[in-house]
Amino acid sequence: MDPPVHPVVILTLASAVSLYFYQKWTHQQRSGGLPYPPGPKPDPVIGNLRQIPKKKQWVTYQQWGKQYGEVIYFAVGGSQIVVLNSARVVNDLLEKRGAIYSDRAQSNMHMEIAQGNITLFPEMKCTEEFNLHRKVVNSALSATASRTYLPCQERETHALLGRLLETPDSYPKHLRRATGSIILTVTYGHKVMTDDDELVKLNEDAIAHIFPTVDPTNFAVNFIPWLKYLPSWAPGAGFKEYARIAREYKTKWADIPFAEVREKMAAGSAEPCYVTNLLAQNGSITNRPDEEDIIKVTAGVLYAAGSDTTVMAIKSFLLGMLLYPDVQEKVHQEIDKVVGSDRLPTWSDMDSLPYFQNCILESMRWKPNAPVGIPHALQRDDVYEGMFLPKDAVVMANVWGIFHDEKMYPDPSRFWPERWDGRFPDAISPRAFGFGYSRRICPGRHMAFNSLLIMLSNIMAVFKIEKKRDVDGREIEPIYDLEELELFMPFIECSITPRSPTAAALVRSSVASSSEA
Ligand code: HEM
Repeated sequence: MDPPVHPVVILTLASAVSLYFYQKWTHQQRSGGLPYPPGPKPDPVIGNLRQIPKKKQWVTYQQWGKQYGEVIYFAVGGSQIVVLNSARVVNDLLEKRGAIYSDRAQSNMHMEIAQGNITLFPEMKCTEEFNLHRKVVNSALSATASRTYLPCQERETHALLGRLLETPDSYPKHLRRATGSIILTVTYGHKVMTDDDELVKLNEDAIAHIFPTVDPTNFAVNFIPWLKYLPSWAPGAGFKEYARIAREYKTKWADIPFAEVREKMAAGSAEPCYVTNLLAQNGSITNRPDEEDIIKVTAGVLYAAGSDTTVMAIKSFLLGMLLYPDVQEKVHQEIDKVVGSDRLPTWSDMDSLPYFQNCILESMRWKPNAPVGIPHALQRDDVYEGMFLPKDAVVMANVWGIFHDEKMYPDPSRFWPERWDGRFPDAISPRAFGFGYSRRICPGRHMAFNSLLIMLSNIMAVFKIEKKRDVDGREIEPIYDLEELELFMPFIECSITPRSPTAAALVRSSVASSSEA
């Protein structure tokens, strides 16, 4: 005789079936009969869980876009997800209706990480508190304020050139040190003096750990909410330990560098920076008793957000140069014509380097470092072109998919800077599109773009980027994946060598003068 079915099994099945019909009923009730946007057919109870790939989701979303349309909808567990697959709908919703499309989703994983912890403004909903933190940060990162950081960006770039000359194979480490030093100097007056600077290392580890939590389709607890009630030792509760480590990193981001500035201020040795400038205003920026805490956590946000993003963008550009030597040759020729060979490029040269600037735009399009941006959330129910979009839905712009849409960007996989010379006037520029939207637009975009201009023009002025060769002199094909997140790509082998003995001498003399500054 078959063993009797245990009552718990019957109850679990019954509640799953009731939940399914309840969700289906509320789903229809809420939309008032309007259709939700089209999307892949969900399974009962688990929704579209099975269809969401573990990796490179943006590529699947692009395929779904071709199948279902510019706005697609799917649901996983309690999360309703809307993906926008064209520049037109991103502009209509995330920009023009930014007043209601600028929240951040609070996934179960975020709630787990948030427990008893500070909240950084990129993860806040659009509250008064968020507005205040953004206001403080925006004042330090406006286009005008960002130009005051140019001397620091130039100095760090000269030091970077010296390191690339000495140990070119360690280029990722050198890039992280240079961008880390820029943001740490601007924010905390902390100059990075060694390769194993603790603050640079801390940020690198923290980003690698926290970045995956941004995507709402990662972590089972986002789809199966009851997992959060499991004790941390239980099988399936590994996300709790992950969240605990993320909590620690967030606290360290805010506390450790801030304590260092406070110590230096007490000793009279602090350099002028974001933190000292704001502290000097004695609570008059926000008129709140906790202004110091706001300065501390917003500084932590800059430190967290301002370095690796720029490194990823630089690496995309260098990969373009490596794979397209004809493009690189044109960049070299343009810099030689404008700058000559007896000095390095400076800020005042930038407007005279249109081809080089188009290469930066092209690298941001070709290999964007935030393929689905940072997901937004919808603050109230909305209707768009006859489709119902529910409050609290996570709304993602498929930046990668849009930048690889052959209708707007013919031959999208090709690194082709000429596409920005005016021949495709309707092509949306990554400068306008790759930094996010409306109230959430990246506050560091001016500073980031300035870093790209200064660092890359200097690198290109003195170095050539080529494929490595094996012992028999044959070129070694680099291993890369244009669709993969830069963060998860393997090290790209390449040879970075001075373009001439004069270029090497120029680097040495600029390093000497930058270390005296
Ligand atoms: C090339 C480099 C960079 C790229 C491509 C980039 C891109 C982005 C994107 C796509 C977003 C999401 C915007 C949205 O949700 O709509 C963002 C947000 C943000 N970025 Fe950047 N970023 C870069 C560099 C920087 C730098 C240098 C800083 C700081 C100095 C910075 C600070 C931030 C902050 C604080 C946010 C969160 C904004 C919010 O939630 O309100 N970023 N960035």
